[in-house]
Amino acid sequence: MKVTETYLKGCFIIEPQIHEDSRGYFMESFNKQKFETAIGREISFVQDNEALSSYGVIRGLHFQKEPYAQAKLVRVMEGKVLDVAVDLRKDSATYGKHFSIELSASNKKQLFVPRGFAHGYSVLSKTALFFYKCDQVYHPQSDCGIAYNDPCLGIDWKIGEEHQVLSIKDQKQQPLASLLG
Ligand SMILES: Cc1cn([C@H]2C[C@H](O)[C@@H](COP(=O)(O)OP(=O)(O)O[C@H]3O[C@@H](C)C(=O)[C@@H](O)[C@H]3O)O2)c(=O)[nH]c1=O
Repeated sequence: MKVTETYLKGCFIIEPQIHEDSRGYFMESFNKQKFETAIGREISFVQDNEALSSYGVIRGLHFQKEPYAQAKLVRVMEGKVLDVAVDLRKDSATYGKHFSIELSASNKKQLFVPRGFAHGYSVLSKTALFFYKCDQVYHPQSDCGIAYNDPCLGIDWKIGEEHQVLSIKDQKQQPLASLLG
């Protein structure tokens, strides 16, 4: 397993070790002990989620408010997405900055998005099966978001406007500036 911290402190790229042989491959998709050693702290995931989406779907940007904030370990089991993490930690030097990375069934990369971040992804393949672990349960009353197309964030989702598909909720998310107001 190769673990690389992004320029957003606490946000890591994880590349599992793939064991290939004549049968196919094997990998540890999550190993608590190795993972905690790599990120330098303990983590307890309590919920797994799976979502299927078609090309052009943009989900996000989402987070849960305290005390239900969630860290997420995300990956793609079929297809390809552009995954995006936005730093919303008010005391962070990178507040409002984002990191994006292609995650796919073929590159098998994972992204660890810590608490204090908003998260989203766009689907770059015909369909994508997205899977993630969360260290806090879903709490709908704490569900919150920011607009995927807020010009202050400047995120290139790599999907032309005519192909973008969003939930009604995500079409109406607030801009980042409203969070501070
Ligand atoms: C997130 C979530 C949703 N739901 C329900 C609520 C709703 O009826 C339906 C779809 O919910 P949403 O539209 O919020 O699903 P979605 O847009 O896929 O939300 C997800 O987006 C990505 C980017 C994230 O980072 C996740 O944390 C989560 O917010 O599923 C649950 O029951 N449990 C959950 O954990």
